[in-house]
Amino acid sequence: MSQRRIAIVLFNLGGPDSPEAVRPFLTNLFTDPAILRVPGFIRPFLGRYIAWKRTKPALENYAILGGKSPLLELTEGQARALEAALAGDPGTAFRCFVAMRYWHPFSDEAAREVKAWLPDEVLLLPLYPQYSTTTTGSSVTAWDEACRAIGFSVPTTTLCCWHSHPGFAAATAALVRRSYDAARATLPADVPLRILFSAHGLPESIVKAGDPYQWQVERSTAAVVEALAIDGLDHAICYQSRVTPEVWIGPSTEAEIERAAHDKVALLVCPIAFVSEHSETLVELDVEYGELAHKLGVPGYFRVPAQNSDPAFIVALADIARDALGSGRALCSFAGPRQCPKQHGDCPHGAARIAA
Ligand SMILES: C=CC1=C(C)c2cc3[nH]c(cc4nc(cc5[nH]c(cc1n2)c(C)c5CCC(=O)O)C(CCC(=O)O)=C4C)c(C)c3C=C
Ligand SMILES: [Fe+2]
Ligand SMILES: [Fe+2]
Repeated sequence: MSQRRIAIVLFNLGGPDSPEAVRPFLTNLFTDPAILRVPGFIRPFLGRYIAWKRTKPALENYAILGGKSPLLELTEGQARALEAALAGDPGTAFRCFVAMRYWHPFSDEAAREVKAWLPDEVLLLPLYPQYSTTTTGSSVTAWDEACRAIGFSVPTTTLCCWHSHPGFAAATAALVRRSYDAARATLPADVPLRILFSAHGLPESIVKAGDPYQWQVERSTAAVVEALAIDGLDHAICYQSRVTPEVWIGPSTEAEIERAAHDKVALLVCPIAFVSEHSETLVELDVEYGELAHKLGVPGYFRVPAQNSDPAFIVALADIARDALGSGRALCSFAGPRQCPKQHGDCPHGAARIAA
């Protein structure tokens, strides 16, 4: 019996693999029209200028990590673990590929590899639980262009988001629970503990233009809090990593750290929009915000690790992949025009899952 060959393409942002790569990586990021929303003729100049300005602080951050981002290695680990979780179906052969948006392997490299594997079908699976035009939307555009350039076309399902998937919520809640219990065990009984769900921020103008990301971050948090089932849990959502001078969505993670100092509560920070460790968890959350919390006298500062290849998370990702493939294109996956139905305002995937 011949097997159906399904290629799963994991999208992530990518990160520099050496200090020399930092500036071109940042240039790729800031000249992306999904990120820098200015008229086309200004973008190459302004994007290069912002990348140049950002290079020094970014180099300092990556120096703490040995001069490079760990994101590719961790994403490759997730790809291999997901393949193992999906193996064993006699009728289907799955193979996972990685396509990064701003550094190698780019979509065109991944598309060539996928084409050479001769799949019958492709599933585009973003490693972003929440949809944003700046992340998943941009990756889908780059993938489409790469496939067009090499004349590659097979039936493709594009999953837009899985912000409230019960497996994702349960796996994340289990990680939170472990860190929560460990933090509680080291804190004096009279020191309260608050969980901060910290997500990457976005310029407010992008959300006002209809990006569903903030709404989906709120849904993810609600799903994890529900799965945690801790009575009277003190928690808040906040946004980190602001890198441009415009107004970004808030409250910022820094503002929440100041509030915790004022309220004399310890903090457990849980990344809610990243499923891998990288500079924004290992440097920004652990080092920069850890130092801020210490300086302001927050009585305890702890962090939930990102999912990486956590077994329960990989099982959830395998379920998400099967659900998306099994539903044709009905489950919050794109059909035809590369846009989630209803502008994600009430994304059917998250809504159906929450109601279930
Ligand atoms: C306007 C700028 C940016 C927007 C909007 C943005 C959205 C966004 N990004 C992620 C996830 C990641 N971002 C990462 C790095 C990174 N992001 C920006 C800027 C914007 N991101 C910059 C300048 C950088 C480089 C690092 C730095 O200079 O501080 C990464 C990877 C980092 C690594 O270490 O590999 C991820 C992952 C999300 C989820 C998101 C919006 C929803
Ligand atoms: Fe980012
Ligand atoms: Fe959606």
